[in-house]
Amino acid sequence: MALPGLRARCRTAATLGIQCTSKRSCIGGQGQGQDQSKTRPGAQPPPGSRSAALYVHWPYCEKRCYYCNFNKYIPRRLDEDAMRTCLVQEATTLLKLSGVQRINSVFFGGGTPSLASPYTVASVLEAIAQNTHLPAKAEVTLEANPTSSKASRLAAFQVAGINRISIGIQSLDDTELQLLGRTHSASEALGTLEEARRLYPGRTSVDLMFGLPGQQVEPWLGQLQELLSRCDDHVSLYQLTLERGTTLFAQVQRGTLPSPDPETAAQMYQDGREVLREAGFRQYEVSNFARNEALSSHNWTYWQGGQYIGVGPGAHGRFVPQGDGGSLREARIQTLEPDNWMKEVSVFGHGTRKRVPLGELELLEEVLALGLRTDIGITHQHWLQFEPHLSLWEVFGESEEVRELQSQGLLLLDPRGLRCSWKGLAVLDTILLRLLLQLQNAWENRSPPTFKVTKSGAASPRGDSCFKYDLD
Ligand SMILES: C[S@@+](CC[C@H](N)C(=O)[O-])C[C@H]1O[C@@H](n2cnc3c(N)ncnc32)[C@H](O)[C@@H]1O
Ligand SMILES: C[S@@+](CC[C@H](N)C(=O)[O-])C[C@H]1O[C@@H](n2cnc3c(N)ncnc32)[C@H](O)[C@@H]1O
Ligand code: SF4
Repeated sequence: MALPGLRARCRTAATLGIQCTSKRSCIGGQGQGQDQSKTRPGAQPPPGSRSAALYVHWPYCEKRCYYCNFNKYIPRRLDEDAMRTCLVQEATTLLKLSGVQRINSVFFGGGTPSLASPYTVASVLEAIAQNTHLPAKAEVTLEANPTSSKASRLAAFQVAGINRISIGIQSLDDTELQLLGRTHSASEALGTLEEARRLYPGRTSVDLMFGLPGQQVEPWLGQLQELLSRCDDHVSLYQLTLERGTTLFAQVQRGTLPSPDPETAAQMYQDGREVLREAGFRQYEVSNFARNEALSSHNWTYWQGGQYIGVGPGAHGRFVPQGDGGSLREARIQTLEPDNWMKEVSVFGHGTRKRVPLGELELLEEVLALGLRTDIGITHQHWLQFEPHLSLWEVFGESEEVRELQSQGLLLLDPRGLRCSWKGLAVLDTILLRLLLQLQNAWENRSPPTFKVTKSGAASPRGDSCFKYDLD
């Protein structure tokens, strides 16, 4: 599936419509059969179930960071009232269309959603609660940039209904922050982190980047150690992807900055995950680490192939439009540009630009590619919810490839299910490529072939975000 205006370098990730990279990703959570009311991630419902997660995209930023090509705009004049009205309207329309009866988590991402007013956040949450069941304990995350999240605002967001904060720290080195084009210093970032922890104890996450041009392993590990002495229970490590069309990309192309060294980045990742493990963090996903069970249930829904509704410019969704009589899950993307999106929402009640019904094989590819990003992988029970007629054993049990990966200590297929080992998680790209081909073969060879084989091909989970948009 190719989405308009969005060139994803990772086909499976493009199909998924979510950021999918081996050393950088956005999603998380775990735990078969746990109590959802505690908002801890639990077993996921089948493809067309009556519950979903909901993502809200706030498309504006103060300034363009030099590395970023997510869907974001620097507004000359921002009409927040109009934006709020449209977000509320689109959330209402899509919730009705989806027919979901319960929203288990909400995520305000961007862009810089901490630039939105708490009133806007509260209005969207109210619209969700009016149209479906939003449990009081549902995880409700807001991404916050250090400069736009003063203590008073963080408190106001809490009153508005936010109960989890994800802070884009990116680096604790001021020179690196300048290189990235960030508007904050390391000490401002730590100040925001301190405030966030005070207000959202156990529910504050930080993003730290690695693999920057010229960055060395030891100083970066020093940053990570410092962050660990200050942070809460959730850390995301994102390897820099040089995105075409960004300032950083141009600087590296021109030779004014050195190209990031992949070996150095790989070493940082290995050492970083070791340091986090020693500090009591569980690596529950390729890029995500949590202790005290502070896994992100919203992102876990993505990785478990759950339904999600995307609201706002450029938001991605995956749900069955049951309200329309639909029975197939659709990959959806909303119109990217905020003014155009607002016009469409005003006329049609939503700004859905692209709808692609997902075939059975495509859905299974997603379940495989996303599930393997997590430490628990894909349980047999989970797989059967999506494909009752072709078990994991049938797909992978006789595979030479799988046997080889198992003997290399990279993969496990056992009575629990299919998952990467600790060692394997670091090389998911290569593993996944082989497993996807295996799945496609097994699918083609099952009988009778009453389905259309979808586009096939190599898929790599690494390095790219499919929530990102090429600028050129
Ligand atoms: C990179 S992740 C960071 C998550 C963070 N580390 C955490 O634990 O909460 C979040 C970003 O992914 C993108 N994103 C997530 N879900 C999305 C969706 N459904 N549609 C479009 N973009 C999405 C947004 O750009 C958002 O800012
Ligand atoms: C899209 S941003 C939105 C959140 C917020 N505006 C911020 O800047 O922190 C979410 C996360 O994506 C990560 N990210 C964005 N562009 C990236 C890139 N080119 N390579 C690696 N990570 C990236 C950053 O770590 C950032 O915290
Ligand atoms: S990294 Fe965050 S603040 Fe920077 S441009 Fe991207 S979305 Fe905006």
